[in-house]
Amino acid sequence: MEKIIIGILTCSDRAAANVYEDISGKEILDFLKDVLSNSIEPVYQVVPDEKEKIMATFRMMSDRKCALIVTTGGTGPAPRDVTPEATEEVCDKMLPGFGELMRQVSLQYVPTAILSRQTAGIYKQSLIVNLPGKPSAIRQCLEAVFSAIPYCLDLIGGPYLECDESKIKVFRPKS
Ligand SMILES: Nc1ncnc2c1ncn2[C@@H]1O[C@H](COP(=O)(O)OP(=O)(O)OP(=O)(O)O)[C@@H](O)[C@H]1O
Ligand SMILES: Nc1nc2c(c(=O)[nH]1)N[C@H]1C(S)=C(S)[C@@H](COP(=O)(O)O)O[C@H]1N2
Repeated sequence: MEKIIIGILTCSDRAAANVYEDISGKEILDFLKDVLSNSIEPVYQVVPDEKEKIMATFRMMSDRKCALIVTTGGTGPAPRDVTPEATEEVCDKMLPGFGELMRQVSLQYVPTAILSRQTAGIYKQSLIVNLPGKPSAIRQCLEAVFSAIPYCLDLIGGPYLECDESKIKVFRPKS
């Protein structure tokens, strides 16, 4: 089974300044280890909410051959929340369905889910997916969209992902 290199990017002023421990980044890795059968090589970074730093990290993670890059934080309406802008600025194509579905599912948990502008897109051979900053949002959002991620990576020439079927039912329309 192919190894997959995955970027985990926490965009948070306070996590970057060590005001709080980055629980959300850890949640992302825990989720991926839990559902994926492939071995994972994480490329992990914490940056403050600054568009240029976020974009530079996307470029670094793409150069490091991350097939998937998952961000957390900076998706809301506050002045310093710029993760979706950084994502849109680097991406070659956007995949708005990811944000639509994650918001819809998140609304079952919190009415403020509509405040997240989280999105997804393709940058070179990487799929970038934004998640909100709240640690509890990580599993809720990833569970909602993960069944479509392996086929998306197939379509962009990425590694072949396999999941624990009892946790995520991967859907590949052509298989
Ligand atoms: N990476 C994280 N690890 C742990 N807790 C987090 C993280 N990100 C956010 N939180 C929690 O979720 C709450 C709401 O997130 P909020 O959107 O205010 O933070 P943020 O924008 O990610 O961080 P900051 O305001 O420092 O840039 C925070 O007050 C914090 O308790
Ligand atoms: N699943 C889920 N989605 C959620 C939340 C949450 O707690 N759970 N918080 C919402 C809130 S309060 C905000 S402000 C936005 C943006 O959060 P961010 O700026 O930390 O990315 O995500 C929203 N989406």
